[in-house]
Amino acid sequence: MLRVESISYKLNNRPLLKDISFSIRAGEMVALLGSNGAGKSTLMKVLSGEQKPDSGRIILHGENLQHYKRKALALKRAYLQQHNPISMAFTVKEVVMMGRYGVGNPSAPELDLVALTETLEVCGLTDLAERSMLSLSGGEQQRVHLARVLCQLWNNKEALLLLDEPTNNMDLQFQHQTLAIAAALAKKGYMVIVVLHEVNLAAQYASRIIILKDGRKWWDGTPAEVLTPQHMYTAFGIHAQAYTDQRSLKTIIVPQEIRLDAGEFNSNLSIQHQIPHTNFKTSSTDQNETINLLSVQA
Ligand SMILES: Nc1ncnc2c1ncn2[C@@H]1O[C@H](COP(=O)(O)OP(=O)(O)OP(=O)(O)O)[C@@H](O)[C@H]1O
Repeated sequence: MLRVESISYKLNNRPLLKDISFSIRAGEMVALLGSNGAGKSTLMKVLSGEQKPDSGRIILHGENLQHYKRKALALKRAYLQQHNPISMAFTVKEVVMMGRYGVGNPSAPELDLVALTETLEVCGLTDLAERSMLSLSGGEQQRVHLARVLCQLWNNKEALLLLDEPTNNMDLQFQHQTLAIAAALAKKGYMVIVVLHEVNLAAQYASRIIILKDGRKWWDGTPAEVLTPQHMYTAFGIHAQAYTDQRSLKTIIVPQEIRLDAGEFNSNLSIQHQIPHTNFKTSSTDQNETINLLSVQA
């Protein structure tokens, strides 16, 4: 169980997290939503122990996070950060194996190999195992980092898995696969907190949604309770409709299209549309035609 008790955190005297409390039980997958700058990554850093809260406590399995020894914490909590740059030519399997550093049992290295093989397979990376990280696409690299944190917590049920925007750069199939993996781990007993921007992915896979706004927790409940048109407007400033999918009974949010009035733009907004040279004779105005974007859009 994870208990977050009245966490507040300031940076350079600016409050980034304000009095946040919630609990998560084994088997729950919680999606953390909120607008850019709402404090989601900051909360993840505090939950991971990377940042120390100014006040409040985080209790993981009955013990204050700050009292954990490094190895004990690594066995109970893994954190996929939002940005994971790698500039050296490590292979995929080397990066995934990094997840085992500090948690493996030196007298049973074969278990690390089992963890590696299984996580590569779960994340669809077996065929890429020998490839250099530098040769992978952004989405493939993101999958490798996901595999690294899964490898760290491999077979460690009830551990806390913190995923900050794990679907970044991924195509539609892998976005769903990643969240399906996270949901399956939750079903096995892991506690999962995942930062997402796509509210419909959150509705499909999370059992619970927390929305942050200005560093505060505003709503916490099931997707149907939290994803309402009013909340979408307050949290994101968008007008939206909420539906229930009749087959899955999941909530679906359909944002209203934002239509910008062309008249609001500066009328100088135009593009130089270069017509390719041909062997045909063209007039000078044809070759360098100015198309006003606004007249095209209006
Ligand atoms: N190192 C820092 N120095 C100054 N301000 C920071 C720093 N880190 C975060 N902030 C500020 O704290 C606020 C919360 O940032 P945070 O990264 O937690 O937001 P977020 O909800 O994760 O946003 P996003 O959806 O854009 O990733 C933002 O206003 C951000 O500019």
